[in-house]
Amino acid sequence: MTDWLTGCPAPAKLNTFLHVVGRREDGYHLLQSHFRLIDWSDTLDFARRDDGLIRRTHELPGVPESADLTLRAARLLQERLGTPYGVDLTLHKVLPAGAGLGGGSSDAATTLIALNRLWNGGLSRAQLMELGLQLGADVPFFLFGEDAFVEGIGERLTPYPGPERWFVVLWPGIHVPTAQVFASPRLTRNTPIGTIASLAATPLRNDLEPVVRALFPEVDAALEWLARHAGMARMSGSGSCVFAEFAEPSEAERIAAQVPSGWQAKVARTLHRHPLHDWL
Ligand SMILES: C[C@](O)(CO)[C@H](O)COP(=O)(O)OP(=O)(O)OC[C@H]1O[C@@H](n2ccc(N)nc2=O)[C@H](O)[C@@H]1O
Ligand SMILES: Nc1ncnc2c1ncn2[C@@H]1O[C@H](COP(=O)(O)OP(=O)(O)OP(=O)(O)O)[C@@H](O)[C@H]1O
Repeated sequence: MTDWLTGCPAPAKLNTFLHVVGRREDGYHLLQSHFRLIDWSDTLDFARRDDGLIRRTHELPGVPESADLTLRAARLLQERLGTPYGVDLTLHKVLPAGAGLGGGSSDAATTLIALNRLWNGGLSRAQLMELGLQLGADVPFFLFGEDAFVEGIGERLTPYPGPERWFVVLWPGIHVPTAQVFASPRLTRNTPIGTIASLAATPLRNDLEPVVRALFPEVDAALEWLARHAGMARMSGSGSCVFAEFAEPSEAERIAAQVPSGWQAKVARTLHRHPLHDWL
């Protein structure tokens, strides 16, 4: 049994569309969405400890240890397994947080996958997905590990592979609090439920976009800039990142090179599978 794992990737996702189709009793919203994995990632290192302690060696601005999704994921798995092992973990943060890319959820998913291996946990993909849902609505998707049609609050997943694409992902430099967006009285929550086939024939839309545009002028400006230069633009998740989609990398690079200074642009490509897919 190996006692450390380094350079474990935690890739971001984009929502090519996102419909809000209802609300549960507990306030969580029912969604229909196409989630795609992209090759823009955080990375994590893990070193097993024999004394049961779970420690981080990184700092995350604004995120205390008690809220850090990597530590929360490690504690949850430790408890579930009843293992005597602990871990020193290090997150190399690259993805902007609160940006609709699911970075924190992906960090949590990678922690569960890596520690299940490092601690010889033996949990299946389905068991980890159930555990991951306790940490966040996006975590099960990253454990699923491939493009998916996502329903419920994020726990009902059907494989939905999309074509190879390149995206210009534009981060307007702000963090959007997901809960505030879902709590908005402006949010429409009654988009008709579709099937994969019917939705494939429907124009792509993110129902959270009008709410975020109204609350955050930076997101509105980024969408407007990208629509003008790329011919299309949509927001991912609850923002703040917006993106345009291309069939060719050269076109994406051309648009990314024109992005005004002050905004960060990244050209990212679709991933066929999560890089750690075969660890489960
Ligand atoms: C909108 C998406 O980004 C789409 O990918 C996700 O569904 C959000 O997932 P997430 O960031 O992992 O969200 P969580 O950490 O589980 O929830 C943050 C807050 O957003 C709201 N929330 C989230 C997901 C959802 N389906 N309905 C909600 O109403 C809840 O108020 C919740 O307290
Ligand atoms: N390891 C982590 N990385 C990033 N954020 C974390 C982490 N742990 C806790 N958080 C908290 O979670 C919040 C949401 O982070 P995350 O990057 O998942 O948001 P997001 O990209 O907007 O997700 P979504 O696509 O689900 O809306 C952050 O604002 C931060 O306070």
